[in-house]
Amino acid sequence: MAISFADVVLAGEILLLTGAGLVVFSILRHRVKQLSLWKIPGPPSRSLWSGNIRQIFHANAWSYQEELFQQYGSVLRTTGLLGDIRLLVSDPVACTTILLKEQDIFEETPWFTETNRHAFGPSLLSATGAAHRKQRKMLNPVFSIKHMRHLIPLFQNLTAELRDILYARTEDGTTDLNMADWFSRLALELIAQGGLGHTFNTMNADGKGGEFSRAVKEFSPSLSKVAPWRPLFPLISTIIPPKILRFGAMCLPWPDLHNLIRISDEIHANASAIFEKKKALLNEGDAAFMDQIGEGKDIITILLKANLNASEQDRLPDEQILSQMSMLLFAATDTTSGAISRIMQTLADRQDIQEKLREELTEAQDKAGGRLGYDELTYGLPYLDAVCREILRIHPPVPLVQRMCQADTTIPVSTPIQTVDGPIKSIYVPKKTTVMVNVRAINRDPSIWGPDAAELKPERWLSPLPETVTQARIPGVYSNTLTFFGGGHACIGFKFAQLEMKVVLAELIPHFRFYPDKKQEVFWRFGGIITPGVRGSTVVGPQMPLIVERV
Ligand code: HEM
Repeated sequence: MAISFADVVLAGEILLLTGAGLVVFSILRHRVKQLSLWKIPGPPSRSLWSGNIRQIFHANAWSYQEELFQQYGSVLRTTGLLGDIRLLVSDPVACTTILLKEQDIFEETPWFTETNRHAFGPSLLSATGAAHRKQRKMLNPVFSIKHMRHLIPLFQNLTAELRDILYARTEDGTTDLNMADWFSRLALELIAQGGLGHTFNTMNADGKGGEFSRAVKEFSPSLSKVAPWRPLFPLISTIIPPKILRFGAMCLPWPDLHNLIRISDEIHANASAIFEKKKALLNEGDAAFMDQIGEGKDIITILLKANLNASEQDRLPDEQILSQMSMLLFAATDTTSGAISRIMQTLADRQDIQEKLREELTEAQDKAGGRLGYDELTYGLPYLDAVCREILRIHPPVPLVQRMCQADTTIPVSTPIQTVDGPIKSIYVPKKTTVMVNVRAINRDPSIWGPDAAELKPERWLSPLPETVTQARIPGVYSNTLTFFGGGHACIGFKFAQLEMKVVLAELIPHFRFYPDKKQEVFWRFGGIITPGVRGSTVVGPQMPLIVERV
């Protein structure tokens, strides 16, 4: 019997309807499983389609988030797409379960890992479970103090380039500069040289540094344009093969997506070229690296060498090492440049802190007869350390981290939650529930840090921390905060970032005074990684106007 066109259409319609029916069924089943979460207090949903998502992730979400914490406490219910319930959590006991005790259950969300896999390849940002642990096993030692020490002269030389630029610009007295742009160029060059042994030449006057650096700089702004659609990506990418998916994406009338694909291709092509060159140098032996940037002490060269000597079982395939290169450029740039910009803004607003820091740094440099080494920067400058810790506590560059529950489980909490059925000490969390860890809220919780939790007080780090802080046992890798997160996915580059910040402050603060530019209002855009901007400005990219004056 011949099959007519009408039969094919009918079969297609049946298939589509069945697919849609399955999706509706699985959504309804999930909503039923989440019913018990409704009793946890939380804000009413603002939209049937997007719940509270727009308010929570709004560029100006700061006060909304603070209100939520004031009104509902450290564990609350919020609504996501189509009535999906999501928990917003900053309770330390709950966070310990999510980050440490049940970290295999509370994994990165599929939209985060899938979009990162398509953007960078199979790197740390797309791996979960055993595959992720295997990558961390090879990468953790590369980020150890032993290797970070060697990066200090490189960090100092690059910051000295910025210092020379600032000297030239302040020849006639003070100058008004967008320092966020300079810190972003510096952070990019630091990870390019320290991470990849490559230069983008971003510290030259025009800062353009070629196609590769332009692509890296454009990546985050382009990603943010398609960000609202990221949660839908895993639904499509698991059923459509990558090549067809890419072809389909290029056929869509969606210039932002085309741009993102073009940028990620550009980054991949350039990273591949650097990778091949490194492998060729490795075959020639250690001496071949001596005339290379970083002399073979950069992260990827160390990783390649360690990988060569690793056991068969631990060795990572080339594709995974290559994808770490693109991923590192992304993970290390906006986070660190944002942190440095925030520190400088705070110092500009608080001249008393800036002056005290200058005194400590100048005295230490006079004593050392010049530049400071790793031990002095890390252990010998208590006020510098306190300033960095305090600003990173109050203003974490990554204010909220999301996880998705991979199996039904329960989360205990430190303070009982008052529900309509009475107080509860643990929450049943069904599989596929998104949990948002509120880093900023736990870092500023007055029940942990005291009534002055939201105030900037570097001095709090100069004497033993109160018992409320130590007993809270916050599961973070850095100074009782979640700024660099905790558990298996904690920031691998946190020592790298700390050193960067300290070197930049040590090299700039003794030579320049920074003041706020009162003519322009700086605001911070809430997001995956927060960025500074100027109110009313149309400039794309980070902005932090500061007045700079020679000391
Ligand atoms: C102030 C600067 C930085 C902050 C605040 C920061 C913060 C974070 C946070 C909160 C995470 C956890 C994200 C998640 O689990 O979803 C993370 C992960 C990560 N960070 Fe950072 N980061 C900074 C700098 C850096 C630098 C300089 C590097 C590299 C040199 C880096 C590399 C990474 C990588 C590779 C991961 C993923 C780790 C994994 O999943 O195993 N970060 N970072």
